[in-house]
Order: sequence, then structure tokens, then C-alpha cells
Amino acid sequence: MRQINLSNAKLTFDVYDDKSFSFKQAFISWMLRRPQPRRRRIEAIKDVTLSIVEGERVGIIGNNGSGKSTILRMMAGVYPPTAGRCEIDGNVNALFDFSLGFEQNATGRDNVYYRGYLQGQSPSSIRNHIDEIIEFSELDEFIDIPIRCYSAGMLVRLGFAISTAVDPDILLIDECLAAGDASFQAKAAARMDEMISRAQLIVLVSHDLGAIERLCTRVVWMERGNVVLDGPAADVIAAYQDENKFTAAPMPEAA
Ligand SMILES: Nc1ncnc2c1ncn2[C@@H]1O[C@H](COP(=O)(O)OP(=O)(O)OP(=O)(O)O)[C@@H](O)[C@H]1O
Repeated sequence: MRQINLSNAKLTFDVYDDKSFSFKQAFISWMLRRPQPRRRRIEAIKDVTLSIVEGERVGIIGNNGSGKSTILRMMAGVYPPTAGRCEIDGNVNALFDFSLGFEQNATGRDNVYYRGYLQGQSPSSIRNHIDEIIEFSELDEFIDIPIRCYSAGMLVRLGFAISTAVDPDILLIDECLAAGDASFQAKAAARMDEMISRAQLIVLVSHDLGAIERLCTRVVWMERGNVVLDGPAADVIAAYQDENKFTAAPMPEAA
């Protein structure tokens, strides 16, 4: 069965004031008794136990900095938990930022292979989809020029067409339900809806509560790295809206 299980999952980021700080520098500073750059620890995910099973469509809501994107990236395997466990059963497609991960000097066509490979597809699977990807992106002859010459919107079109070409078991979406200019958006939204309807398990992060209510049956409300409420979509959204009528929740603290 496709599922996601988080058990007492925690994730902390260590952030240094000096961006270029390294272990070598730490060692030299220690030898020369120089003060070390200040380290701050951000507890992005504090202690989350969550089970999502096949058939569920789960929305994650919460104020800025509450840990939504971080927990989604943990589910995608981008950030392993620093404590506890995160177990995923099923192949995952993570839709985070359509224009990320391109090779600037390669053509659009070559990037279809490159990105497809990074998404875990075999060369033959990419070959089977490439015509459809190019057609969907509407890039025509631009597909054979280096993508450093593309406009921002052209990159998004290509990224969207590649990212949504193959159906996953588990679909993780972070704030990207539509892409491109007005003429592409309707087509992109329809393709996204189709993909969502076919996926066996969906987790969607968004501030668009209307979209969350339309697409999700269950909602998890997060604040300061913890789950505040987890339940039927309409109930959790109503509680969140009620709580956030007049005040914004404080940002998570850095220790
Ligand atoms: N790469 C990183 N390095 C250091 N800290 C990070 C990193 N990514 C996220 N954080 C911290 O983790 C916390 C949660 O961030 P996250 O992006 O998950 O919040 P969010 O709920 O998605 O916020 P938003 O609604 O603003 O997108 C924040 O305090 C943020 O500063």
C-alpha cells in the first residue's frame, strides 16, 4: 500500500552568521583560539508523527515559517529527518519549483532527458514521452536552442511539461498549481487536475485555502514546526481561519 509515515520526525537547521564557515575554519579557529562564528539552530520540524495512506488527499496549511515546505521536502527525501523516522512507500513526484535543476548550456530537448533522468525515469521512458512534452510546452523551434536563451516563462513551460509527464503513486505539490502566462495557465491547471485525480496519494502545501478545500479531504495545520490540528478539510480550515482573523502567529524562534 502507498503510504507516508512520519514517526517523531524532527529537523533542525544549523545556520552560521559567517556564510563561508567550514570545518577547516572551525579547526583553525580552535587552534588559534579565535572566537567561532555564531551558530543558530532552527528547529523547523519539532516532533511530528503523521500517517498518510493510499487514497488520501492531504493539504498542509499554516502561517509563514511554520514548517510546511520543510516537511514536504522531508517526504520527498530532500531533507532526511535529524531525529525520528520518515518512511515512504511508493514512487514520488515532487512538484516544487518547475524551473529548478536545468542545465543552462544544454538545449531544451537535452534538458528533457536530463531532468527526466533526475526524476528517476529510464531513457526509454523519456523517449516515449519526449514528443508529448515538447508539444505540451509549445516551445516549437526553441526546444533545440540552449535554455540560457529562454525567457523565465519559457523555462516554466518546459519545467512544467517535464514534471507532469509521468504519473506518480505519490504526488507532493508545493504552491505550484498553475504555471506560465494566461494562455498556458488554463491548460496547465487542467493537466494538474488530471494528475491529481490519478495519483494514489497527494500532499499539497498552499496558502490558497480555496484550492486546499477543493482538492483535499484531510488538512494538517502546522505552526512553529508542530501539527496543531489534523482532520477533515472543512473543519481544520474553519479553525485556522478563526484563529487567524486578527493576528498573525509569531515566527519560529532561532536558538
Ligand atoms: N535551507 C534552510 N536553512 C535554514 N533554515 C531553513 C531552511 N529552510 C527552511 N528553514 C527554516 O525552517 C523554518 C520553516 O520553513 P518552511 O520553509 O518550511 O516554512 P513554510 O511553512 O513553508 O513557510 P512559507 O509559508 O513562508 O513558505 C523557517 O524558520 C525557516 O527559516
